[in-house]
Amino acid sequence: MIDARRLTKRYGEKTAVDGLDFVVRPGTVTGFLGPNGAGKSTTMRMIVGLDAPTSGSVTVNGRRYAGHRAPLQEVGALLEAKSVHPGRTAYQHLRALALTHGIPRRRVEEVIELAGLGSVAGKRAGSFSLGMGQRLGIAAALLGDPRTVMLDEPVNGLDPEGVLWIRNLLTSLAAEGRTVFVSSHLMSEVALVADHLIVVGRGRLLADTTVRDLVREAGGDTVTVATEDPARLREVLAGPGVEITGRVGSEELQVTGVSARRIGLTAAEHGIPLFELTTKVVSLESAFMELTRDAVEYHGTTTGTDRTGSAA
Ligand SMILES: Nc1ncnc2c1ncn2[C@@H]1O[C@H](COP(=O)(O)OP(=O)(O)OP(=O)(O)O)[C@@H](O)[C@H]1O
Repeated sequence: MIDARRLTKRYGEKTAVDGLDFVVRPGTVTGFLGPNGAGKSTTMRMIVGLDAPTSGSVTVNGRRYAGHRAPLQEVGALLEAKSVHPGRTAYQHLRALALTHGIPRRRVEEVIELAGLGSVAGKRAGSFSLGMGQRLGIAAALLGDPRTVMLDEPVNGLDPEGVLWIRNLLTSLAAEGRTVFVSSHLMSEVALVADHLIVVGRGRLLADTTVRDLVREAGGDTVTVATEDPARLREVLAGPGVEITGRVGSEELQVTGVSARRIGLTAAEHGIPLFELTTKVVSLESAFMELTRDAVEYHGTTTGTDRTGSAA
């Protein structure tokens, strides 16, 4: 479990992390989301003691990282720009790490297999592609068989097979009861693997929620239904949590709060003919963009203007 309390980091005038309070629980994958510069990497560096908080605190399983006797067995982390000696082979790199932490050779071989590095373990890390480098970083993170696994943008540079591998890996680590904390600036990536989300922008907490709740808050899935008798269909579908809109004189209605299946069944029960029944799944990406809109540090110039009408 990771527990951040009023966690704050300032670099001179710049507040990179601004009073973050959150808990990352075991047995589930927690996504750490935020636009570029939101403070994700700084937070993760503080979790593993690579940066000291200006104020506030963060603990892993009840202690500061440095307070653990065998930190590598407690938290395995893949942080951006992890340095690997380019002249060492993948095996030598992992073996050296293992030796300094009292981890047996057998475990080195296990993580090499786990990370799919078997065929390149004898190659110099300097010749590795970005994707291979990521796999090596993940192998190193898992070396100590840690209870908490923390990965900063792990799918960076991975091909589709690698992305799938990461997804399965994270899910199975969580299923084993570990705490899994994974950052990304892409909602679409995180939504596929995370159950829980911590969203930050400009160093502040914007949301601490589940993927399911975020979808619901974003308005849930909308069903478009066309019928011969929209007035009657409105009547029979009405109920708590149900929202129905439609233009006067149009056969088409937009319904939220009821599934397409339920709409079809209810219409059939009342003998109301339907011409169309389509679910439009809410885009998590747009829910995320809406949430972080005011917190984006670097707007692209090609996106034109934002909603307030000022130049982006
Ligand atoms: N060592 C540093 N000195 C000064 N400013 C820093 C330092 N490290 C980070 N920052 C600033 O703090 C803010 C947060 O940076 P951070 O790298 O933590 O964000 P991030 O969410 O990980 O972004 P990204 O997705 O781009 O990696 C940024 O504005 C960054 O420029």
